Amino acid sequence: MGRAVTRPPGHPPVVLSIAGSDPSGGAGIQADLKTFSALGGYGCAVITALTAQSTRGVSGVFPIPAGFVAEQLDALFADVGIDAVKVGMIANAEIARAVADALRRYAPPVVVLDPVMVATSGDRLLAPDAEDVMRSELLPLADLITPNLDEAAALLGTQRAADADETRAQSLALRAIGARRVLLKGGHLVGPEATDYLVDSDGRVQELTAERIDTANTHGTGCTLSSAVAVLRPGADDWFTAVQEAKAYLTTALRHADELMIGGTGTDYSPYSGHGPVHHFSAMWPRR
Ligand SMILES: Nc1ncnc2c1ncn2[C@@H]1O[C@H](COP(=O)(O)OP(=O)(O)OP(=O)(O)O)[C@@H](O)[C@H]1O
Ligand SMILES: Cc1ncc(CO)c(N)n1
Repeated sequence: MGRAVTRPPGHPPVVLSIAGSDPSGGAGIQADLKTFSALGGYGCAVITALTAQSTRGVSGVFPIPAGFVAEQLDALFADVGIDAVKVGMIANAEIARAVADALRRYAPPVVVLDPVMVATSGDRLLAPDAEDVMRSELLPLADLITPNLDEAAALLGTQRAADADETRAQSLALRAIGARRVLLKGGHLVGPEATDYLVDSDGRVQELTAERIDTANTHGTGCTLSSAVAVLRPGADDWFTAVQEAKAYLTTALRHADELMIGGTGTDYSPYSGHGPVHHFSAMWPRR
């Protein structure tokens, strides 16, 4: 897309998250900024929606008026040189159009689109009529899209892939509808490994496999992975290397997720009943 900003050697990449807020800190803008910091980036954030959510689920969504999302983007791009953008929850069609307009106008060098539709808890985060705008306007502007199995099926208007062969086929089908590169996440498939499929701009499919961590605390895995790719891509040789490193970071954060004990009401710690967050902690990186 656009041209990169020239900065002094070793300067942190400046990365923007355009996404929704998760007050529990596990997903959304909060997860994105933690990921940027843990991986050595400088994070900026344009908020598209507030959510009321916890580890148990989403109880409310309050979209920011699209004109004000545009105003945030204009203010930022007029002043700050952005090396990479990650787009997460965009809530509705008007916001999707405002984000697409800004990406066309400011043409940042790297755009990673996580086409967030439904939270881990099963709650909807995107108005159904916005799926069309996501497909027709945002998808072609992204250098990489990172759908999970349900989001891929929704974008393709088909059934969710049930096995590795179908997942691979759908990753290629997403390129056929206009995505430049695709990272189709197989996290919801069963098996001893968590395998994702990266389709590069030449149509080559590469598998990325990690040990499946036995934990219920998977809130924000998708946000973390897409943010990690965005912050790592400017300093990486190629997309595969950035995605591989991002997945290694996520797997480490998942491995340490059960150490976080954020549950509690009153004065007592209590385990959360929902899906807890993954553990971002820069000092543990690159500890495995
Ligand atoms: N238990 C696990 N162990 C290791 N890796 C996992 C596990 N669950 C998911 N992953 C990995 O996490 C990343 C996100 O995948 P997933 O399919 O969960 O995305 P998502 O549904 O978009 O996430 P979110 O829960 O944030 O909505 C992928 O790289 C996937 O392989
Ligand atoms: C704000 C927000 N964005 C994304 C997700 C997806 O996990 C979530 N739960 N909340």
